[in-house]
Amino acid sequence: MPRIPPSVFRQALRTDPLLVPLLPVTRSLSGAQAELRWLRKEVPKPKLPWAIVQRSNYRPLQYILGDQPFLDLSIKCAEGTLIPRWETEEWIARIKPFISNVKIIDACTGTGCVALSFNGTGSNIVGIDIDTSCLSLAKFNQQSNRCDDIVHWAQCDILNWTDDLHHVCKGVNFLVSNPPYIPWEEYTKLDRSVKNFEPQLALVGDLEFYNALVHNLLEPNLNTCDGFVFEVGNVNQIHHVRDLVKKHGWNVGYLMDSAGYHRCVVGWKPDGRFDFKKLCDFVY
Ligand SMILES: C[S@@+](CC[C@H](N)C(=O)[O-])C[C@H]1O[C@@H](n2cnc3c(N)ncnc32)[C@H](O)[C@@H]1O
Repeated sequence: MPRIPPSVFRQALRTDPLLVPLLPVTRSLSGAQAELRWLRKEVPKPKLPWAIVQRSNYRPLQYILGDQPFLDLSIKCAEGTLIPRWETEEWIARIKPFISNVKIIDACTGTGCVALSFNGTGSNIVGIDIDTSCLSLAKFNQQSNRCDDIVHWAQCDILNWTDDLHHVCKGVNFLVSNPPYIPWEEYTKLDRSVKNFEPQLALVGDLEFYNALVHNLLEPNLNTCDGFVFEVGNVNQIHHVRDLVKKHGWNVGYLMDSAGYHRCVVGWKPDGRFDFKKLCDFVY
């Protein structure tokens, strides 16, 4: 990582001394100015020095401020649960207009941001996570955002097929998931603000999660499920899912994100209720 030139530190010091401890984290003066503005706006004045020390130790801003805007929701964030990302927000905004009055399963729900984004579609939504602290936060977010659609939460390990998982997913029409998808070798290279503060359980994973989504959630419900969208971290994960569902004759495509990365694998049943062809950036 290139060093920050001393002239930038001097400029920060002249502009506002509180920018200096933020510079090594944000790596640019404009980034430090933006973060200081947010901290001044959101953190009560007596707590500002504490907040700046926390941030200078690479604690993510969302854990300091306590929440993160996500579409029209305000999502409470707490350590132990992944902070919702703009990439996820982006694909949900694209997919939401296609969804109405269905049973949705959001596997690996975390803060509940994905599940709760489908509020207002008249759907019956179930968010699943292995971690009960995530489910408590998701329930809080449901109440604080006054989400009125039917939303339930269930603790299940999607990697293991159990009667509970079977019962929860029965009758699903649309399956969504942002599973842990960062392979271990890549995880070790992540920024320290992610690695030191966000839960490894939410981040590290690979093809085993896509196998579980297809074998444990989709395949037992092929008679009711008409579509899925799974967030991915690389094109290999897209190809893997494509190959798994090919034998069922499903259509498969993918979405890119606005930073130019492969972001979601999308599947839909021919003659089912969803036609995601128009949604996809590429269809196989
Ligand atoms: C990448 S985070 C996604 C959180 C949220 N959906 C979002 O988009 O911000 C993955 C989530 O999967 C959960 N998880 C990890 N292993 C799991 C498993 N075996 N079964 C169910 N959930 C799991 C983690 O607790 C974490 O909340």
